Amino acid sequence: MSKQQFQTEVSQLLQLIVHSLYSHPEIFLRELISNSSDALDKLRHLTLTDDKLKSLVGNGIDAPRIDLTLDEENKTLTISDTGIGMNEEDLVAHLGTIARSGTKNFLAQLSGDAKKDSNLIGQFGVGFYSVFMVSDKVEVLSRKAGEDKTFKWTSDGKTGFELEEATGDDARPTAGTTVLIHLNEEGAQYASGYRLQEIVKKYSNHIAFPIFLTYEKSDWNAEKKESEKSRVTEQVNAASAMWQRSRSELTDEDYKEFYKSITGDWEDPLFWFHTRAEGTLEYTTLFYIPSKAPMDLYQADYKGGIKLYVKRVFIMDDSKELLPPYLRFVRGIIDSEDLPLNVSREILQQNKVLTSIKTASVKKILSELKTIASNDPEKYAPFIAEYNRPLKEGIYGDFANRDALLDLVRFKTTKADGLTSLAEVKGRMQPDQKALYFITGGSESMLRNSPLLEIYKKKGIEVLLLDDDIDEIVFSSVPKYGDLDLKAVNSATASEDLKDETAPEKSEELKPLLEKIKAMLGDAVKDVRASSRLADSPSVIVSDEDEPSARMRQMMRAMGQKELPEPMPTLEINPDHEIIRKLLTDPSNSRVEDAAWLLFDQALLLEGVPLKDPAVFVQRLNRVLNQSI
Ligand SMILES: Nc1ncnc2c1ncn2[C@@H]1O[C@H](COP(=O)(O)OP(=O)(O)OP(=O)(O)O)[C@@H](O)[C@H]1O
Repeated sequence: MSKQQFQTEVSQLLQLIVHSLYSHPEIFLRELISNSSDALDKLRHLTLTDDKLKSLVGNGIDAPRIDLTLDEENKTLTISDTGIGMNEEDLVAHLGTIARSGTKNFLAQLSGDAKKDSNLIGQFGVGFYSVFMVSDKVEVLSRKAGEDKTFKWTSDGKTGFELEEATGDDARPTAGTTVLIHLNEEGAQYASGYRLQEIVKKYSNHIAFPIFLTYEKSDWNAEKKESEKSRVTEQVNAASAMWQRSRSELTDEDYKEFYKSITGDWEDPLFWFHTRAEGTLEYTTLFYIPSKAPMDLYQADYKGGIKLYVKRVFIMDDSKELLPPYLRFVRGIIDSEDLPLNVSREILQQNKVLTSIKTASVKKILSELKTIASNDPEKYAPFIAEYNRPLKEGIYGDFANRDALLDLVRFKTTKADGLTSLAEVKGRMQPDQKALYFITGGSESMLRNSPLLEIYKKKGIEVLLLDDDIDEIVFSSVPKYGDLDLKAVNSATASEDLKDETAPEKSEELKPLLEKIKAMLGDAVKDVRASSRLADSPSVIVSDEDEPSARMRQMMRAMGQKELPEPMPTLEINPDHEIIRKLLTDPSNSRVEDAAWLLFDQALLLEGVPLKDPAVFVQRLNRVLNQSI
C-alpha cells in the first residue's frame, strides 16, 4: 500500500469545496454520473476503433451501464460504471492532481470570499472532488479496460490518499470504476432511494446510458395493511438524449411528447426547431414555441424556458442568459459540448461559447419563423396572435436583428383587414409616396378617426395603426424599414412630404392670424402654423421628430421620470376649414381668443392628452355655445 499526498492545488481546492462553496451538495451525484458517462463514452469509442478492445466486449468489457447501489443501514452509496476505468498511474494522475493548465493561476485568483470564489470555481469545475461535500471517506475501485488488475484508491479528502492493488471481493471482474461513498452527516440525506431518484431525474435523465438504482423499496400491502420492504433494482433515467438523435429518426409525436415532458404543457407546441452545429463550436439546440404564451410573459420575474445541458448533463433551467428577454416564451434545450460542467450563472453572462451559441440561436429562431411566415401564413397567424408584442420588444432591444424582426412583426393598417406585414404595405405604396407612415397614441378607433389621417385617406396612402402601448416607444426608435423612411404622421417631416404648391400662398394669407393665435396661447405652444395634412378638421397637434410626443411624455411620467421639460407642441391650423376662414374674414372677432384655445384643446383631446384645466375648457365651450345658440 502506498500513501500519497495530494498535490497542493488539490488540497486547496478540497478546502474550498468543503467550506461550502456549493449551496447544493446534491450536485456531487451529477458530477460522478457525468464522469461515469464520460468513461462509458470513451470506452464506447475505443471498442469501435481499437481492435484489441473490440475483441474484449462481452469478455472483460460489459454492456454500458451505471449502477447506483444504496445501503441505507450503513449509509453508503456506490456508483459503478462499466466504462474505461483507471489503472494505478491514472488514479494518481486523475484523482491526486489537477492536470488542467491554468490551475495555479485559477487558485491565485481566489479571494477567500466564498461567494466570489464560488463563481470562479464554477468556471473551473470541481468534478470528482465534490464528493467530499457529502463524505469523509471515499473508496474508488477501478480496472482499466484491457488490463487485469483492479486498484483501490482511498481518501478522507483531507491531505492525501492511499493506493493499493485490490484483491478478493474488491477485485473487479470486468473493466470500469466503482466509487464507494461513506456518507457523512451532510450526506446522510442522500441515503434515500426516493431522493436519489429525484436527483437523477432532475440532472441526469437524459444521460445516454441507463442508470439503475438498487435500494430498499417500501410497497403498501393492501391485504396485510402494512408497508413491506423489498430490495429492488430499477432503471431511473430515460437514458435517451432525445435531442441528440437526428431529425430523420424522430417523429412529430416524439417531438411533441418531449416538449410536454420538459414543459408540463398539455397542448402541442406550435413549432419546433432542432439544430446541430458542428465546427469550431459543437452544440445541439431544440427550441419549441408553445401554442399559448406563458402566464408570466409580462412579469419582470418570468422564468426562462431554456434548459442548459453540457454534454447531455443538465446544468440549469431558469437562466435568463440563454436567450434574449424578448424570446422568453421559447422553450427547449441547449446542449453544448464546449462549456465546463460547473458553469455558474455569473459565468454564463460573459462566457464566449455561450454568447456565440446564443447569437446563432436567435438568428436560427428568427429565420425559421420567417420561413413559416412566408411559406405558411395560416400557420404563422396563431404565432402572431400570441407573440407579436414580445417581437416588438426585440425591435427596440435587439439592434443586430432589427431588420429580421421588422419582417416578422404584423400590423393593423388603414387599408388591410386583419394584420399585415411591412413588406406588404411597402408593396402597396403609391407611386409618389416618399416614406412609410404610422400613427400612434391611442386605441384603434381613436387612431382610425384621427384628423392626422385625413390627408392620407385622400391621397390613398396606407398608414400603419400602432395601437399597442409600447408601439410609440418602439417605433420612435426605428428610422427605417430597409431603405424606406418610417415616419410618424404627426411629425414635422411627414408633413413636409405632403406639402403641395399652394401652401406658401395660404400661409402668407394666414400669417397675421397665426401670430395672433400664437400670442394668445403663449407658452402652451412652440409654434402655430398652417397645416398641409388636414382635410376635415380645423386643427391638430404635431411634435418634432427629436422630441417625445405628448403621449410619450405621459408614459415617461407614469414610469417615474419627473424631470421632463414642459412639452411644447406645435399647433397646426387647417387653412381651408370653415372656422378658420371665418376667423380670417373677421380678424377683429371678439371670439378669437376662445376659438384659439378651443382649437388647441380639441387637438389635444384627439391626441388622447388630458387637458390641464378641464374647467376652463368647459367654461369656454359654454361661452361659445351660448353665443351661437
Ligand atoms: N468513473 C470514472 N471512470 C474513469 N475515469 C474517471 C472516472 N471518474 C473520474 N475519472 C478520471 O478522473 C478525471 C478527473 O475527474 P474530475 O471529475 O475531477 O474532472 P473532469 O471530469 O476531468 O472535469 P469536470 O468534472 O470539471 O468536467 C477525469 O478526467 C477522468 O479521467
